[in-house]
Amino acid sequence: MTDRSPFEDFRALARADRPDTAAAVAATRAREAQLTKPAGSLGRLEAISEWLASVTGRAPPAVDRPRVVVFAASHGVADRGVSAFPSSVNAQMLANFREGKAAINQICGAYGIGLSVFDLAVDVPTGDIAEVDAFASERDTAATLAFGLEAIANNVDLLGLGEMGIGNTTVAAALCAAILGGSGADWAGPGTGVTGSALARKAEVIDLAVARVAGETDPFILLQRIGGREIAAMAGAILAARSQGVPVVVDGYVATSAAVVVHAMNPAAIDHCIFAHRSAEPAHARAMAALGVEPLLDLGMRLGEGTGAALAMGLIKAAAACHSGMATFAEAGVDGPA
Ligand SMILES: Cc1cc2ncn([C@H]3O[C@H](COP(=O)(O)O)[C@@H](O)[C@H]3O)c2cc1C
Ligand SMILES: O=C(O)c1cccnc1
Repeated sequence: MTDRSPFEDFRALARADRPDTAAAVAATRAREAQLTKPAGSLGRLEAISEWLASVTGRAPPAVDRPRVVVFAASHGVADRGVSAFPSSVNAQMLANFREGKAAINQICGAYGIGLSVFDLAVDVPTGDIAEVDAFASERDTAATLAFGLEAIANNVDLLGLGEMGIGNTTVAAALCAAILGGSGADWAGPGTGVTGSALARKAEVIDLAVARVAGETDPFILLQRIGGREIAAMAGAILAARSQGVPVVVDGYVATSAAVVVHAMNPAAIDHCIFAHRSAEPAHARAMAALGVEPLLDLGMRLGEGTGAALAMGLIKAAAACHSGMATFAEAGVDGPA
């Protein structure tokens, strides 16, 4: 037996080069220039088409099987009053998702996007990160990363990542602070509606968690010690999607914290991700600035569940439809620029 780390496979995924898709990108760019519209007039939609081609290697790009995956988990730290809601909401929201009655069900329904919801043992909270490690071992953490690989089953060709987990804006903040620097106050926000002295306490709880891991720089160890199951699963999904050429749409602050973990392994390992929206959770903008990414939408949303991702996926579907469905000037007999 060797003492090979259970994280090794995930480290290898994060380090691997993506296939060369330059030909698909060039073909997309050439086609875009011939479509019946003034050059550049579809703005960022044109960049989205090119991004799809660069991730999938397909030209013209198509979005036929988009899916939002929601990972649900419970957090020991939620018992510290860091959320406006109790952890019992997690199992209750799982039932609500199953009944098709949550916000994410409606948005996916409106846009024809598939939805999978995974219960990552919501009855068993992870350790309270202010005091103990979230996961008992590297092996447990790796198992949850591996569970995230399931997200790209069903031949998904556009993957939206969402989550449900009372207390998880605290966990996301702890990961951002430990990896990107700054204090609990820099990364704490209202989440479900925490304000005033409760928000100050939330910042202190984040500081306690970060102090416990002072000096630790390995992103996967940080995930084990101050992370959570839904964030680990989203990190695993990001890595799996990259290795299979599946474009990923990252939702809000909590989903972005999973991207922060992967980015810390290798900045290029999130080059297949697009950021759906700027969440109203204040630190989300800070996290995206650190990643050097610009979100597609800014609708003042702060729900999670993949709702921002689903909205952006509607837009991405439309971008691909324009690119592949529009006639060229020659096909339509439309005069080009004078
Ligand atoms: C009914 C309800 C539905 C939700 N759907 C997503 N969240 C969001 O709120 C939680 C994070 O905020 P905090 O860290 O303040 O607990 C996560 O479950 C997130 O997905 C919800 C929260 C509630 C209460
Ligand atoms: O942006 C998010 O991911 C978010 C914000 C508030 C509550 N839950 C999630």
